[in-house]
Amino acid sequence: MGQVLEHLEQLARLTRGRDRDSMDATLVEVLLPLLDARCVVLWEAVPEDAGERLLTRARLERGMTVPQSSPPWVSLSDLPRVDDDPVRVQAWLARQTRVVADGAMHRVLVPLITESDRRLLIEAVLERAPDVHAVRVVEGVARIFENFINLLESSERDTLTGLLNRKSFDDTFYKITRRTPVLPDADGGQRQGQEAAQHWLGVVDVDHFKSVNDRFGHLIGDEVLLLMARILRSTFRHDDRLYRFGGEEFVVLVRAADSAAAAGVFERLRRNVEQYPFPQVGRITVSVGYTAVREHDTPSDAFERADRAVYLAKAEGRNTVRCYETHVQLGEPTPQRGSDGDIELF
Ligand SMILES: Nc1nc2c(ncn2[C@@H]2O[C@H](COP(=O)(O)OP(=O)(O)OP(=O)(O)O)[C@@H](O)[C@H]2O)c(=O)[nH]1
Repeated sequence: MGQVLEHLEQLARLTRGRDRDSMDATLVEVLLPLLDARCVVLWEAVPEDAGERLLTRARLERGMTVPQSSPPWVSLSDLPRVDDDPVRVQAWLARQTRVVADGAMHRVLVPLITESDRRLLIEAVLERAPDVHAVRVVEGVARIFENFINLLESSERDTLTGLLNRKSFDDTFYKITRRTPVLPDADGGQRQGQEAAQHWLGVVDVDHFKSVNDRFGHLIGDEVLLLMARILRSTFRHDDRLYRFGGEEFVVLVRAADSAAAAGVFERLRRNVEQYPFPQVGRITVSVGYTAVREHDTPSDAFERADRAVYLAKAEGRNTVRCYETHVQLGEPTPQRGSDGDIELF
């Protein structure tokens, strides 16, 4: 009975989290003592040009006080390859728990695949072979964790495109622009996460989208939005954040070294959209405005600056990319929306 109560208490802890990071951290905190494990890691497989890499979402070793995770802007080439460990690959492929002896250690691997197709893996390293009961406990905890992650993801995603929704923008903006997590280095010390380069916020607005709906109907309009989301995903990196703010307006939060690099990234998006053959509709273009995220910036201030740059791009004839800071440096007139929604320059 005492053990059941303890398990219930741990499960209550697991479901208390309101964001993914705290749920990830609680998962490994719950599993480490439950299994009397030496180490528990929650991995996520992230795609890279040549295969997949393993991102550490949470890792806790016996003796550590708080779980660690990969820095949010970690370079993929610094992460271990998924293929380097066939046991992990097999666990994912078979979608089944694997228990393997590894020298003097034993590993328990439980694969999870979320509704948004994220591939996660819980890996526990134990000094003794786990009994059947222990393995079932990990699997049970894993299923509850998976259900809650799915719930959380569905609340933060746009239902049409699967991109992040507006509601999750504020949270992720602060998390990404302010957080600098630490990972233990090889000799047990801690190194600062990779220094975050400059962040840029871009607003991407489809040109003349109303006429797409008017000419082809809303179903085709929705198809265009879905394809736009696909182009965004393939243009930006795995750790850039992509949102649909509703309608035909998308927002992207990216990291780039400087203004020229940011310009290059947004220009690539503009070109990729322009060159994409949208079925039935043909050519679609976007107007893009972007701004540098400042120290102590708020999500709404950054958004407003990028949005003003979009007005400029629209006023200049659309299918173009404008930077808010460049516009201010040049002392150009400030764009504002007129009462009829059209753009006016003051
Ligand atoms: N199909 C579809 N249309 C949508 C959705 N949300 C908003 N819209 C439509 O998007 C259109 C946006 O039109 P406007 O804001 O006038 O802008 P626009 O025609 O793109 O013109 P510019 O932005 O000035 O180039 C409206 O017709 C909305 O009805 C959606 O989820 N699906």
